[in-house]
Amino acid sequence: MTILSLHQWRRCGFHVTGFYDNYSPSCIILRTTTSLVSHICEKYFHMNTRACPKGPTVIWFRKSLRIHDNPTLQLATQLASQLYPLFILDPYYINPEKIGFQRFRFMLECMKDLDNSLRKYNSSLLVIYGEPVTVLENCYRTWNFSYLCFEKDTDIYSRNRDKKVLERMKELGVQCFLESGHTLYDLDVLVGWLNGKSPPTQMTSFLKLIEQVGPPPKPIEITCNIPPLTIDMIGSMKVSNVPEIHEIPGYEFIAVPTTCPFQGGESQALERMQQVVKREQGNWVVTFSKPNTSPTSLNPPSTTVLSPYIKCGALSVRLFFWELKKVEDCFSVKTKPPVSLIGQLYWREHFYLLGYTIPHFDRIQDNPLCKSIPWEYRQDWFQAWEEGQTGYPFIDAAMTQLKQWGWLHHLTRHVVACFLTRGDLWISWEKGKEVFEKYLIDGDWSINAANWMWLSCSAFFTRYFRVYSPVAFPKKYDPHGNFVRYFLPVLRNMPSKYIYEPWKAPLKVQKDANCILGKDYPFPIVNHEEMKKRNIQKMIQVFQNKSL
Ligand SMILES: Cc1cc2nc3c(=O)[nH]c(=O)nc-3n(C[C@H](O)[C@H](O)[C@H](O)COP(=O)(O)OP(=O)(O)OC[C@H]3O[C@@H](n4cnc5c(N)ncnc54)[C@H](O)[C@@H]3O)c2cc1C
Repeated sequence: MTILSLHQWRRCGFHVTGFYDNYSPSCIILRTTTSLVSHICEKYFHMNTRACPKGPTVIWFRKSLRIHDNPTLQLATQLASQLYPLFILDPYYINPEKIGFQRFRFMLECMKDLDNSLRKYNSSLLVIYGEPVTVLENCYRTWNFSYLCFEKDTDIYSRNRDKKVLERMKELGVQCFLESGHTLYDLDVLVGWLNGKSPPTQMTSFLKLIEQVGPPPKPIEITCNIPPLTIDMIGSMKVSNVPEIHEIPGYEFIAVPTTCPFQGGESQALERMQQVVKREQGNWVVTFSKPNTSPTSLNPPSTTVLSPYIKCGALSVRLFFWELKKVEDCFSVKTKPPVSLIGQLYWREHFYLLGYTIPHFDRIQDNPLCKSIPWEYRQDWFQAWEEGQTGYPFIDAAMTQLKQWGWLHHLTRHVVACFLTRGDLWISWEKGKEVFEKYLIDGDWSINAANWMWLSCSAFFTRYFRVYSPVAFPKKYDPHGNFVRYFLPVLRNMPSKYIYEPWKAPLKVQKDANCILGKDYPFPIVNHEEMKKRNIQKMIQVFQNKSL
């Protein structure tokens, strides 16, 4: 029999209401069902793993592309007589129209780094191309594995895929273990704490929830003892090493210059995190306030740029949280959530919880959180936005950065998202979300959808009269337009006075700058001031619940 402490029960998300003795709990009253208790006991404490004899085990890597603080890897090594580290290249994702070059490159770099780490244990990452259920069935036939371990996923596609995998594995008699390592908390634990209520939609209420739950679990300190992998073990299964991007069907001919300064991988992630926590002896962390960061700083960017690493799981979000906490504990004065760095991780957690609990979170239809706004669509405007050809230099430079780097500062994302939707073009946020999903190296299902809903005033944010100006806004941060000059070399010689409004430059100035409007750089596709006024009127009607 295992006796759980009060703290352990609470970490599981239970409301413990009656408790006689903290040290030897003789009676506890739980406001929940017995099936949930056994579910949590199995899933959270792996009580049944203790009774499991060791057996051949597959660890299916998807997001947590790391060795450190990896609960799934730890569990798999405990269960494994032989361990098969597997990555399945799912054709659903392998499509340059869906997942762009930079995003795929970054993920492959993370996989390569993981493979290098596994090789130190005489193991390696086995890569197989194919539909996951079929691949796992084929692996089962060859390897006859007893256990399959993977990390819980939250987006709709992955949850449906995993349901099918679990059903098939059950039929084959394979025991599956799902762990949580991609969010600060196990999202089922947070759901337990909601006690049947809807998740909070405001950050202040989310912070209250977190206060009740207590701090997230600490990172796992034990170093894993990963069993070796031999050629005999792989048998007749067709596996490959981590491929180069040009070896992937569909990506062979994409010639995108890799000017992105961010390289994927756990080693890079840990190094970057260390630079963050040590920056200015911790002062940078404790004075960090998101609204004060600059969207146009490039070298270095004014925020951490850890999002792509956290997204791929090359960096454990729990490790990052506790490293930040260590720094914060050394200072008496520090910024607080939601503007502090820990606050940023709470935004992420909040959006993950919403994505996990709100139906159809990534679309307008049947999404109870999302206002239905009658967006319109103009192919030529949408294309101009996506291709960085709107004639507004800040928008176009930002969209160029998106394609070349796969990363944008948060406020830059605000400006381009506002421009596409309620600010200027009145095009649905769903279209913009798809473009971000394709190009962002940190493209993350729930966070992306939530932020697009926010910026388009479809959820969370209602101050639709606050519209970003593509001219005045960047001027505040970067009066000489260095950001624009960097990403749009065609405007490199434009005088600062016209850098955000080149169409106002006299012809002589355009000639001197080697940039003729309408020839070398487009005229603006819309008049921002007019569109802003028109769209605010539309928004007033939407918010007054009138049809347009
Ligand atoms: C329209 C739009 C779409 C977005 N899409 C994504 C996306 O697909 N993936 C993504 O990770 N972020 C997304 N964001 C949120 C945010 O812009 C990025 O997380 C942030 O800019 C990443 O840079 P950083 O790592 O330097 O952030 P920092 O400011 O250093 O923050 C540290 C970490 O906190 C998290 N974080 C920060 N801001 C947010 C936020 N607003 N929401 C949720 N988590 C946050 C990230 O994991 C980030 O790495 C989007 C924002 C907007 C406006």
